[in-house]
Amino acid sequence: MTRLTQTTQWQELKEYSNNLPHMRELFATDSARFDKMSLKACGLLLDYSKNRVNDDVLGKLFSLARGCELESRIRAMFAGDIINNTEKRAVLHTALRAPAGSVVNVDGVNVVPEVQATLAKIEAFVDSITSGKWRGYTGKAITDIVSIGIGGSFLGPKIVTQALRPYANGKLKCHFVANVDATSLVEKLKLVDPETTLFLMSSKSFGTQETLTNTLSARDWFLSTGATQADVAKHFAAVTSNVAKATDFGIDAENIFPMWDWVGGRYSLWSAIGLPIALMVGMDNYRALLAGARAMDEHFTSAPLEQNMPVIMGMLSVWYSNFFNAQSHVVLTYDHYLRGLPAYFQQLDMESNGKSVTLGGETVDHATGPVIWGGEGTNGQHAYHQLLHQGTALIPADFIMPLQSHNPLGEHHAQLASNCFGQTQALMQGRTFEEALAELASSKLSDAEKQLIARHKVMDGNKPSNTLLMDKLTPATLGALIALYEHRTFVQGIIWDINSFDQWGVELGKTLGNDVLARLGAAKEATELDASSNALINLFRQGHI
Ligand SMILES: O=P(O)(O)OC[C@H]1O[C@](O)(CO)[C@@H](O)[C@@H]1O
Repeated sequence: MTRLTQTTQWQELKEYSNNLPHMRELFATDSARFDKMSLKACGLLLDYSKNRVNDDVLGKLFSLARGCELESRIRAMFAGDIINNTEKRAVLHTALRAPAGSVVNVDGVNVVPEVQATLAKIEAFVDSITSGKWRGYTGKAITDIVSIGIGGSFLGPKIVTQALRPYANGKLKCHFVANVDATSLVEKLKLVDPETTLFLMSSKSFGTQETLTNTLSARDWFLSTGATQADVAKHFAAVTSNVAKATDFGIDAENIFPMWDWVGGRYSLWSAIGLPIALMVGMDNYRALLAGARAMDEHFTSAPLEQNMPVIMGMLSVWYSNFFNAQSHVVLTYDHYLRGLPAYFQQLDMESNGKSVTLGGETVDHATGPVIWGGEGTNGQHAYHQLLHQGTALIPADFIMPLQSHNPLGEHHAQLASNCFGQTQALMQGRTFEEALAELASSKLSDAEKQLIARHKVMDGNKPSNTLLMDKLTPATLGALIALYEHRTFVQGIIWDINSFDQWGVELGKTLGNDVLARLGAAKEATELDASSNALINLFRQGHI
């Protein structure tokens, strides 16, 4: 089989990447550029006109996608084929939001009924907690949830409850504990009353050190406040695919919510891992979130590649990673409720596409997943936008903004939007030396100083960005947005022929960490490792540098 970088499409794209006009010119010569390069789907509008593309380049990118059999690979994922080849698993986070009555078979068994049964269990649990029917060991209703989990068992629930704060029912407070640093747990325990707190332990494997340690310490704390082991069942629940381990841990079987090995951790907020979301915003809004994601699934599986939002975004990212050596990609959310979303997309994309061998085990000869980072606008403009505008690295940017605020107040939202749109315009058009010099014409600087300052004010522009708009941030538009990025990540993995759904790279650190843990507590000093590791271990043992 021809290697990706040897294909005709790849070679032609390489040619184009060196010969494209500046975006300023592309806009100047085509007044319909926005109309041609914008797309609406599932309550979102994607403006991809501020990219280094023309019709030919887009055509070549779609041709490359077809050459990689993208359409059939999409169908294979949704059909439950074993596409996670190293763990021999299907990849079916999409089944979690499939309509009741759908058929999605895993090993010949339709999994949708079990998914729906779990949703019903979640609904009953949410109702019991939020109605006050569920009572703690002293007969009081639950007021606080402490959600313990890490990675995909933490980021999804945390980010989505934050984003959907306007939809919170106000009946509960939710606290998230992830890091094994005791501070993460201790600071939260200061905020809660053991008599009215439910601890929700979320771990697909039920084997993650941080989550187990935090849950054990939370249980110790709970028992230290006067409760007994018999009271644990009223204050601890678990979400896991390892029900036996959870039962052994002492979680009442009735309070264990299943998840399945065909749901990757970073794709799991649509499963019972999303319980904190349902508890905070109610089942109707949680179902609306799922429905938004389902709408994006239907778009992804039905729209032609040329009109397919995840495909367009995924192929543009391939374009910059592989033909412009873009090493990172920035996500800028111009909405305070969405301030956590870049971190969520960071895990989603980097843990999926941070790979360097193909499905067949060959070392890739091209770049794969970029570094994903970002933050909320307009804060980033006062932190890292200088580098975006005048640095030496090309960093494609996604700007995400609702057109309507949940908190309309005077000029605020108009100013937010003006910053968002102004930034994409500045990145695209830049500022020429002549423009910079003209701006200095009336200054009192000498001609030599004007020339020098003008040089420092030049911005090359031609910096690509996508702008994603929605009318309002709602459970449905948020669900569609997250599913959009899930499928954008999938598209890139297909082009690069990598496995986006395993994460062997996180295993070694865990294994070595367990060995170091044993040495930290050993009777004698560490001497058998490398000089640095020995020294670091022994410094910890002595407790001072
Ligand atoms: O849900 P678990 O099994 O505790 O895993 C937590 C996280 O650790 C990872 O396995 C590795 O980071 C993630 O994929 C996962 O979301």
